[in-house]
Amino acid sequence: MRSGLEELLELQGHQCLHQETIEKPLSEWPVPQFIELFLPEFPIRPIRGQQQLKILGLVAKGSFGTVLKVLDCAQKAVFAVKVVSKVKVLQKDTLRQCKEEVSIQRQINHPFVHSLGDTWQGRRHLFIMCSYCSTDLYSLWSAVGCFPEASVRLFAAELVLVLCYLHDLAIIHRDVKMENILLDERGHLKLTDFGLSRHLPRGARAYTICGTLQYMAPEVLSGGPYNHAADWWSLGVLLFSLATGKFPVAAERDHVAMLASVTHCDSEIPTSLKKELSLLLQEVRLLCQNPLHRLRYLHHFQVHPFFRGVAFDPELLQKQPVSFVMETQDTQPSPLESIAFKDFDCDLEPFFVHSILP
Ligand SMILES: Nc1ncnc2c1ncn2[C@@H]1O[C@H](COP(=O)(O)OP(=O)(O)OP(=O)(O)O)[C@@H](O)[C@H]1O
Repeated sequence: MRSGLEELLELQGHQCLHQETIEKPLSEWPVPQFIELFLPEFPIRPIRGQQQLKILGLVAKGSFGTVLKVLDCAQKAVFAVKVVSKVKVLQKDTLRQCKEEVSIQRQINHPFVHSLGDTWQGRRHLFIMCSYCSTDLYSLWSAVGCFPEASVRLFAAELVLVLCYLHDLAIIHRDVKMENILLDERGHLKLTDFGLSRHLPRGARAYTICGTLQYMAPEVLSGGPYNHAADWWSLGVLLFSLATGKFPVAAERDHVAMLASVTHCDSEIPTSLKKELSLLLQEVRLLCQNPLHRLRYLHHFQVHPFFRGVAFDPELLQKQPVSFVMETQDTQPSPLESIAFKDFDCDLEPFFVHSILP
């Protein structure tokens, strides 16, 4: 019997953009392997349903796929759609991870987590659609450098709530970083990209070396065992960078070199930082080599001097203005000409040679 990957490669080779192929219904019986493999997380959808989407531009190319800004003509609303090649998923052996990403995101409902809208599959691609956010924390940080302390505090409190929520659901994120934190129209954060997340019950351990080098905890870099405390290290790196304008440890070429740097280099906290914030970051708090000594429960943060006066309540936090974020937000619709989709499942590369959105 042919594998789903063989079926897909054949489809790619012979039937590229033939109209006939595109219009053939996907719901034929028996369902081909290259479709069945991705069910039920990625249901099949009539082509007509996809035609109401128009591409407004390319947002980013990540390691797993291409993120597009699209206009849903029926809803008259703008969304982001992540388009992932099925061949790449099977070649990289990430099918389980890909399905887990969707099932985890479906389980989550939190004001500071980017919620999943719709998912579906075409013959060659998987599609993950969600609301569009015009900026992310990394772009903002690159533009402004250090953040004001009040903003670091607010973002920290929002992220503490998100991580406690995820860990209570036995989910470890494993890729907390600025690029994966989108900002909504009012400047509050939305954690996204659950591509490396997994269910990890309390007390269980993980061993896979994954994440983004500069944010990876020493126990992750060394191949485990590690647990949810690894996410708190990543938060420490993120807050350090927001507050000081630089990473605590410079990036290295691979995880072995990164581990050596993280273990031997004491990241100096600039004296310009207020004492309470230094206390939160330094050795015995978030950026602490021993995961057992890291802050990791909500009550640890509630009583920490840096958070004095902060209500750890999503609704109250959302009411706080984040004016400096608002000033940099792109509120205007993209001036790029939209590209109407005859078929959303085609090869997207040629459309986007020069069109990454600013
Ligand atoms: N809903 C959205 N609105 C706007 N931008 C988004 C949205 N979702 C993702 N992006 C942008 O696209 C980038 C890549 O998305 P995502 O992280 O989901 O893909 P990935 O392939 O897993 O990427 P990576 O390899 O960087 O982890 C994000 O860093 C973010 O800048």
